[in-house]
Amino acid sequence: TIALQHGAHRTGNRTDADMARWRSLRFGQFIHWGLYAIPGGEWNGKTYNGAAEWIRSWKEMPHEEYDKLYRQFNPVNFNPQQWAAQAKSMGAKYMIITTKHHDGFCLWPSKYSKYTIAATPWKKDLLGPMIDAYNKAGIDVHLYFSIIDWNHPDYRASLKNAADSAAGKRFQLFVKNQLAELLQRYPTIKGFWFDGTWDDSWKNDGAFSDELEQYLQSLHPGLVMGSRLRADEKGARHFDSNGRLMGDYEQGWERKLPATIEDVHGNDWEAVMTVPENQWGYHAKWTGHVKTVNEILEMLVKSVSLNGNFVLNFGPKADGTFRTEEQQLAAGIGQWMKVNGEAVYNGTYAGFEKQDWGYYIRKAGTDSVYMVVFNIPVSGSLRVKLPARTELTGASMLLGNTTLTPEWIGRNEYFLHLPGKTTDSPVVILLKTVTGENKDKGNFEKAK
Ligand SMILES: COc1ccc([C@@H]2N[C@@H](C)[C@@H](O)[C@H]2O)cc1
Repeated sequence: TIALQHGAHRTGNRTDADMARWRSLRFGQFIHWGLYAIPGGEWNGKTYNGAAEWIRSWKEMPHEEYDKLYRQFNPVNFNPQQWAAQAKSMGAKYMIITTKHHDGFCLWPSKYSKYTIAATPWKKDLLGPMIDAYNKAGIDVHLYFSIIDWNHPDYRASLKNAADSAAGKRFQLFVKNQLAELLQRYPTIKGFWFDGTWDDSWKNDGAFSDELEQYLQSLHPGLVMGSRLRADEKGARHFDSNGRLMGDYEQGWERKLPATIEDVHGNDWEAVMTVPENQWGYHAKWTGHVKTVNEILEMLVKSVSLNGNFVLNFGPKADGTFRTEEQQLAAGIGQWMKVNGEAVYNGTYAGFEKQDWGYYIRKAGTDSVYMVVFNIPVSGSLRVKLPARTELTGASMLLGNTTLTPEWIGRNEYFLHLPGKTTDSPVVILLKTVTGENKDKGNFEKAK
């Protein structure tokens, strides 16, 4: 291994209570909200085909035009209690809010910048009421913070000369001050979700990112921060130059999921997902495929079955309301979570051989293993293959609490026969298992 000062400082996952809490929540809501919601992906009658929150970088959007948008930001229909109620009914247990995206506009009245909500017709802090409402609804809040800041005069993508280095130093102090300010103003937040850390100016100063992470932990012990913040002193990101994960969880799963348990290398991880192919901020015209409730549920369940968290993104409109598609998704997901959420919360990798019908999820530290079925075979029979010395002692469908009598078909294999083959939402079965001596036959009738 390479001697590193600013690589990973821990091998293996964090085992403290704050991290265990983050791990138990499993399902989060991302919210991208800011000035980009005003144009909503359109300008001068033209449609921007990129991600709406990147419209300032579009050649058809003059920077000075974008930078004046704050003068009209006035979310008169913003109702944080309603936002929190929607997230609660969807079954989200934590929420990540963009405090400042790449454009540099701050949703809170930062004393370190003029480019904040205080300069808008709305004037008032948006983050405080939001955090309070979500916390009151029993939902943890994490703060998204972009290091890249297109508005700040001292931001440099790379440092080419002494003047750049001086600006870079001023900018690093600005970042440190804003993050300390956020922790001081919002002490109940549980973590930071950093973004915009790919430029050389950041990548080439691993020491600063390491010291910053430690500084934030000292201000707020237990803070949860993903792998996207840090670079090591050789510019390696997410994984240091010895291949060890930096930060508290792998934060690279953006609009994609791991395929197998091997892909996560035993690390805590989180996936963040858009409803359309690639829109985080509000875009008036969604094009291409818009994900359905069942698609989102499968991504959530697959993530949990592979020991990860899943975060679904919402992009509120400039007036503070949510578009119909997002409202309907939240309701549909919540309907399923109300009955089946016990299979998601505190869910972990079960250690069973993956089957085609769907995913296994083990309730953390127990012998309770859930089967979440997305693909009912034409036979209507679900194959269950248990690890050695594990026996099946019971099975029941959550819906209607219907008991299933496993048919033993071989050493440690069973079939569960579903009462019917049609369903319009995932079927959840709770397995009771015991791990001990593996008898050469199951407790249930032998194969005919
Ligand atoms: C260079 O490619 C990207 C893609 C997405 C992002 C941002 N990360 C997501 C979580 C959104 O905030 C998106 O704007 C930044 C750079």
